[in-house]
Amino acid sequence: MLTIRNATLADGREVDVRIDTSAGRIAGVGSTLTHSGDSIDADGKLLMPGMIDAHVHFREPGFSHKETWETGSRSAAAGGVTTVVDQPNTDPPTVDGASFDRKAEFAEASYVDYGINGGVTPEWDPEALFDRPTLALGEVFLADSTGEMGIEEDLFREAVEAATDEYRVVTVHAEDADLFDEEARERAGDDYDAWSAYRTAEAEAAAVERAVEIGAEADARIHVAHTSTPEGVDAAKAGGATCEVTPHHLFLSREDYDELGTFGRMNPPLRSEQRREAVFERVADGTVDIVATDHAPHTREEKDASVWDAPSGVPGVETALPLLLEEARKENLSYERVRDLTAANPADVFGLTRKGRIEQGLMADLVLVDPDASREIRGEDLHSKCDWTPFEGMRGVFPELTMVRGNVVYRDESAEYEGIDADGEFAEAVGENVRG
Ligand SMILES: NC(=O)N[C@@H](CC(=O)O)C(=O)O
Ligand SMILES: [Zn+2]
Ligand SMILES: [Zn+2]
Repeated sequence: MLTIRNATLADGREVDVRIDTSAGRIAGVGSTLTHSGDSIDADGKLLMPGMIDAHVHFREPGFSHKETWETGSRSAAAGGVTTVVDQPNTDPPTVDGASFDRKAEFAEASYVDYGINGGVTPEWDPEALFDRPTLALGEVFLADSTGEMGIEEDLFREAVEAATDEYRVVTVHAEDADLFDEEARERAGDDYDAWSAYRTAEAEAAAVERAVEIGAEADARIHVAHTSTPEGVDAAKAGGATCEVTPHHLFLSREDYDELGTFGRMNPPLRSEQRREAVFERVADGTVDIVATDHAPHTREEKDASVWDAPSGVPGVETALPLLLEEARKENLSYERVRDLTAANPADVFGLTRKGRIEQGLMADLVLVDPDASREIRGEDLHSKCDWTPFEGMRGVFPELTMVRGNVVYRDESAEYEGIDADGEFAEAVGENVRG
C-alpha cells in the first residue's frame, strides 16, 4: 500500500489517495484514510488522472530515426501522459496480423500504457486485425498524409462496417483532397502559409460531414481526429461523432508561420487566428470531447526543406498537459475541463473503463503537479528524439511525478518528495497494452 497524502484534486477537494501497488489500483480516496505503509506528502499539490493521449505516432517499426517507443513513451511520461494510442502509418503499416504483431513487440519498450490501432489500405486484413488486441480502427485516412494511406470512399464504408461489427471505434483523418486549392500550389517554397491555403478549411468540413454520414448509415462510432476548424468540430458533433483537437490547433495559427516556417507544417494545417479562437471556445465550453496531440515527430533535417517538400507533423506528447495546465493557471480553462479533456473523456470514447478517473477501484495512473510552477518550454529539455518543439518559448506547467498503475515511471529530479526514492528521472518501462 502507498498513500498520497494532502493532494488537491481538479475539483478542489483535498484528499488522501490510497494505492494498492500490487494491483496497480486506487484502493480509496478520502480525507480520513489510515496511513499504514509507505506514503508521499503531496503538500497540497494538484493530483490529476494521467493523460490518455488518443493520438500519437511513435514511428516504430520503420522510422526509428524520428522516434522510438522508448523515447516517445519517456516523453509521454515526462509530460504526464500515462496512456498513448499509436496510429498505423508505420513501415510496415499496421494493417494485418504480421504488422500488428511486429508493432506489439516494439511497444513492449514503452514506459506508459498503450493502445495499438489498426489501419486501412486496399491490402488490409480486417479479420486478422480484429482477432488481435487492436484498440480502435484508425486513423483511417480520407486524404494522404504522412505515409500516403489515403483511401477511397467505398473502402472507407467497408472499413466502418467491419469495425462496427467488431465493436471498434473508427478514428478518421477527415480531409477531402478534391477540395484542396491547387492554385495555392503555385506559390513559392518559402511562402509557408501556402500549406494552409492549399489544404482548405472547406476540405475538412466536407470530409467530416461525409464521414459522419457514412458512420450513421452503419450505426458506427466515429471519432474525428485533429479537427482544426470550428466548422469541422460542429459537423462532427452535429453528426453524432466525437472529436479531438490538438494543442497546435489550439495554441498556434497561420500567424506563426513567420516564426515556424515548415516546422509549422502539419495536416490538417494551421488555421486563421479567428478560427483558432473559435476552436479554443469549443474546447473551453465542452463541445470538443478530447485534446489529443497527434504527436508526429520528424527530424530537424527532414523539416528543413521547402514548404512543398518538408514532411507534415509536429511533436507534442510532452507539452500538451503542461500547456493546458498553464491555461488553467491563467483561468482560461478550469482544472476540471482539463481533467475531462485529457483523461475522463478519452477513457469514455475508447472504452478504457478502468482508466481516466481518480476513483476507488480504477487504475492508479496519476500525475502530481505544482500548479504554480510555470516555466518556459524548451525543445532541448524535452525527452522525444525530436529535439524541437513548435511551442518553443511558450509556458507550461510540467508534472513532478507520473505514475502508471501505481508505479512511479517519471519524476522531476528537482522536486523533492519524502517517500520517493526513485533514482534518476525514469524508473522502469512498465507499459502494457490496454487491451491485454
Ligand atoms: N498530422 C501530420 O501532419 N502528420 C502525421 C500523420 C497524420 O496524423 O495525418 C504523421 O504521421 O506525420
Ligand atoms: Zn491525421
Ligand atoms: Zn496523426
